[in-house]
Amino acid sequence: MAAHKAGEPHEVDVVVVGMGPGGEDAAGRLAEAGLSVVGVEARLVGGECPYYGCVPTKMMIRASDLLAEGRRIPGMAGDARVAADWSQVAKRIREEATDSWDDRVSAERFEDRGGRLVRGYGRITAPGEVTVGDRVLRARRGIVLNTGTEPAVPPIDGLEGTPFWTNREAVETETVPASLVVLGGGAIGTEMAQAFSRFGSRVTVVESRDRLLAVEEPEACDLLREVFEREGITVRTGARATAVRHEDGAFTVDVGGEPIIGERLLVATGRRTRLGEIGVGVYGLDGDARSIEVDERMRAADGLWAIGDITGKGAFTHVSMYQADIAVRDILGEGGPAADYRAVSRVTFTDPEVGAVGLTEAQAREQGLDVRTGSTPIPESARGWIHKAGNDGFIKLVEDADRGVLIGATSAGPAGGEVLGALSVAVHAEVPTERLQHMIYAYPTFHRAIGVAVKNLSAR
Ligand SMILES: Cc1cc2nc3c(=O)[nH]c(=O)nc-3n(C[C@H](O)[C@H](O)[C@H](O)COP(=O)(O)OP(=O)(O)OC[C@H]3O[C@@H](n4cnc5c(N)ncnc54)[C@H](O)[C@@H]3O)c2cc1C
Ligand SMILES: NC(=O)c1ccc[n+]([C@@H]2O[C@H](COP(=O)([O-])OP(=O)(O)OC[C@H]3O[C@@H](n4cnc5c(N)ncnc54)[C@H](O)[C@@H]3O)[C@@H](O)[C@H]2O)c1
Repeated sequence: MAAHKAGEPHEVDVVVVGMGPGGEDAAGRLAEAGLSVVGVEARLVGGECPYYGCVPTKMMIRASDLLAEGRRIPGMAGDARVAADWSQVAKRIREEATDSWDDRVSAERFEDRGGRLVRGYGRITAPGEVTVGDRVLRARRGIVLNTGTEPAVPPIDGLEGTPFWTNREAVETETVPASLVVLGGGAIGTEMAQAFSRFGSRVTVVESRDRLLAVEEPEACDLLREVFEREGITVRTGARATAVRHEDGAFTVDVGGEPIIGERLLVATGRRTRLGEIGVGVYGLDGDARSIEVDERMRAADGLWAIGDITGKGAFTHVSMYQADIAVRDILGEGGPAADYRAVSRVTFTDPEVGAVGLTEAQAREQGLDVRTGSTPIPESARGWIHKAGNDGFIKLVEDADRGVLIGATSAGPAGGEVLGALSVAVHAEVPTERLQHMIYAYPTFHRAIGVAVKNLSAR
């Protein structure tokens, strides 16, 4: 690509603003297809997932699950003395996952695919125009936005200016705090709470809604609470923090007039976008909105595509990648299937893992559907009974009774996220429940419980 002078517009086919998982993939594929592509990235090529999200947190969870399994040995397989050492986790995150938060390898990989990386914060300054510092980029075919989210920090009295953690500092920590207050019992809060607790931290989770993981089936939320409390994690639901103080190396969080003290405070209360700052108003879009509305081809406006967390269709890496594929096909005029969100699957990697796909029972009923549900506890399955220690879980199915197909399912348990695979296929492909009932499920697997849940389908 020819060099150009600062300030002078530089014309290319596509400018991708934000190189999260979807943006990186889309930019690379468009470049490989022969288009001239500039990727603009303010922080790290690859986005939140590899550096502060999915990958390092799953390394934390893998380690904390190993500890939990070790502690399950007595009574099942002999004796075990488990001594946790966080330094091994921190080292693995630093060296194997994040290269000490250095994205050179990803940046080079993108340039090897034919793209050009411009580092800096991109803003849309006119239709088809992105400005990064003093560089002006013009996109002939259009702009792809993949600017993702950042931690949202609630306006709690005294919180600002204290050294609280978000997911980013928690992932970077070299030590485990003696005690940890986790604000927010969603996906980040629950995964991190259990991981740090299993490494010896005294953890309290403060969640303003009535349940942990409140977007999922209530049975999953209740199960997680039960397991957390059994493991010694304090769970405060329906609880709001009204003030925070940081004194003498400790946080005091006022919750309903009661002080909760922690060496560290993790704020995991959701995410925010910065659509106004990015300049979506240039296209007549609402800069104050939480997400950008896109059609089934990821088009937000003429010549503007949006993918990933900013579309509000599920803040998951697999959604970002799925949407990237659709946007790339649209830009290249390749056709193919449009976006379909009936079977968005998600897994919270707590132990038990909580996997879910499609609608919850409540969501299905809100849509006025004639619903049948069926469930079965994992400990009552042959495999669950054999597994014994750590066998908490259940399968719950949500059927559209009129059509006789599953429209939602939850799989909580050991390997709950893997068992979800079969349920995702059933929801995605609309496999009739009649056929699921007469399927041969291998004995004794965890997924065999799906067959029992199907047989238990009944209207309530
Ligand atoms: C702790 C944690 C754990 C998670 N675990 C999982 C998991 O297990 N599985 C899963 O599927 N998902 C998980 N997620 C969610 C997942 O990380 C995101 O959904 C995923 O990263 C996709 O986001 P995205 O494509 O929208 O972009 P992001 O990953 O958010 O990346 C956006 C990029 O855009 C850049 N950017 C923003 N604005 C600009 C601008 N104006 N100019 C230039 N660059 C800009 C940012 O620097 C960033 O690099 C987790 C998230 C967190 C925080
Ligand atoms: N395994 C995974 O796939 C995974 C893991 C982590 C994160 N993620 C993604 O990242 C997103 C963000 O995660 P998150 O946990 O920050 O958000 P979240 O929306 O999942 O959960 C935030 C929780 O904080 C609560 N909350 C909000 N304000 C509060 C306050 N002032 N006090 C107490 N509680 C408060 C909310 O009620 C909610 O339950 C997730 O929604 C998910 O899409 C995915």
